[in-house]
Amino acid sequence: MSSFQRGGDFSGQQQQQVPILVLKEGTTETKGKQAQRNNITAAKLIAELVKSALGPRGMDKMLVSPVGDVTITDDGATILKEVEIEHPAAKMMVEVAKSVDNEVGDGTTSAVVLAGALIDKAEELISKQVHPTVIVDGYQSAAEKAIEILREAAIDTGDDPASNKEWLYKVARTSMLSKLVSGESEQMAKLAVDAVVAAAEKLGGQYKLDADNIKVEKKAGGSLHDTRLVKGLVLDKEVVHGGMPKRIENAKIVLLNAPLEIEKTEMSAEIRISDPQQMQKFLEEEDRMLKSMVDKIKVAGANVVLCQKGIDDTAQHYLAKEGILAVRRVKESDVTKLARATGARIVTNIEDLTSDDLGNAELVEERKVETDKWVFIEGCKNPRSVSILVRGGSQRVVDEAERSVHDAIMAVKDVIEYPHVVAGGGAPEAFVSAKIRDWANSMSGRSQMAIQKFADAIETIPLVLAENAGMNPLDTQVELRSKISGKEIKYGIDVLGAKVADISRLNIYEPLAVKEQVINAATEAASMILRIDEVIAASKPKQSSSEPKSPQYGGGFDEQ
Ligand SMILES: Nc1ncnc2c1ncn2[C@@H]1O[C@H](COP(=O)(O)OP(=O)(O)O)[C@@H](O)[C@H]1O
Ligand SMILES: [Mg+2]
Repeated sequence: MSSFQRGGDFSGQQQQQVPILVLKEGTTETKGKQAQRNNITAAKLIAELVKSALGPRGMDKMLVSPVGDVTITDDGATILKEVEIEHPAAKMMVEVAKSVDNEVGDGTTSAVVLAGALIDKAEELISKQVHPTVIVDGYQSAAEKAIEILREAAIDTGDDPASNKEWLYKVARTSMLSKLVSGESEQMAKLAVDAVVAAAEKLGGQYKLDADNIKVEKKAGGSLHDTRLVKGLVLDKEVVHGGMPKRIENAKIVLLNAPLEIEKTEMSAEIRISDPQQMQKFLEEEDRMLKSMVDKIKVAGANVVLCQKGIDDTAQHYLAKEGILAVRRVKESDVTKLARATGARIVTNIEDLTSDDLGNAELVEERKVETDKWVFIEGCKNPRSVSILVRGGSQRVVDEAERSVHDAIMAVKDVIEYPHVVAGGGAPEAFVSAKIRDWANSMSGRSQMAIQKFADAIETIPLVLAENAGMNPLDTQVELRSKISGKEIKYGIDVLGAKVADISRLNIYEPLAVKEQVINAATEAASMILRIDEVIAASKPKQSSSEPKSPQYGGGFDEQ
């Protein structure tokens, strides 16, 4: 590393040897081979970190946050989200996981492992003096070819996968098999499919799922078997007043984004009351105002109030007297979902409330969930709003179950939106690897070398799956290569049986969308990292005791 100071030799105006300071003092730069080596090492380390978590026999990681919270997971995105990463190239690997997670929701570990393998293979070429640009070009065209090969070999699940849930179910189950909840994967997969089919919308012959239509709530206690699909929404809040009804059929719902309270003035005002009558009057006035608010609600014809803000005790009393069920401090995100689900308009000024603003649901009911009481809103006007209430023995189990439900929902969404699937277990990667190797043989020159390396890199996926299943990677590679032929994706790793097998017979299927995204994201990240030949790092701001540490040096994901 050297300080970025250069002599003024590029301009005639600089006659003396006065050094020009281009970058701020303290800036460091790393160039050429050194920069490349650092980046490659960092990226490979990240891939190494998540590698052992790939597949149903992947090991879990126990992550401990600075305040001592423990997360146990084998989800690549979650692992990378929890660990703090400093190195810029390593952060780019984290970005891969993030982008795959956002786009298709599954395949995050695979993407990081593939990116790491691509970089690892590129290193071999770089040491043979192949220029990174040549490698990047080779990788890019190999990735395109890989996707073409996959599209040709993928299974078309038909235009209306929702009417034949079999494929969706297989895909959901596969995505869950690799998580803690694998024992309950049958039941959980069915739930995920039912949720997506209920929530998806068919627009112009094309299914679309707005994932916001599915709310996943979790509560520790009971067992995973108690996990339920609710056709509606669940609020983890109780009915605000003991005297209110706990069950309302044919609900007319007000969604209120204003307090049912007398608002305190901004300035501190003082009222001097000299005689008790005045005091009485003052209280009566407050009472009258609250009553008129409740009257407004009554007149509009509502029997349920879901309020984002607080509800004053007196208002609660009047609401109870009118037989209205009310919940206070409902989360903003829930209010938005409720508006969509029930068709209610969010009211910000109670004076404006009319019957047109009300939403509808067949049933609003408070139910006991373990020691809590939650409010269920079912049979909503918009039947596409559904919730999955995840239960499980402990907080850690429900946390991991929630993540796998999320993955399964996303996998099913991928298939209904892009109705193609491929067998799993590394079979598609092994197939692509073989086909690309053949294709490379028809070429010449240096790009051929890069394309061959791509074929080697993508073969890492089945080999890592095999390794995690306790199989010998070398023997597996030989056996796998000998079995691949024909036009169909078949042979891969039967991870649970720890052998090479025809995966299509095991009903392990994955969305083609995930495989495409994994290849694209990994190739992109590897290319980006390989193209870098200079790292210029600004000096970190000096830390004085009054200045908090800049958050940009923390982990890669959005901090929550
Ligand atoms: N029962 C199984 N047998 C073989 N491979 C499986 C099985 N279940 C999942 N897989 C494979 O495991 C890989 C996904 O592992 P996973 O840990 O979920 O990582 P990712 O984050 O990439 O989705 C895929 O290649 C998938 O085909
Ligand atoms: Mg997965």
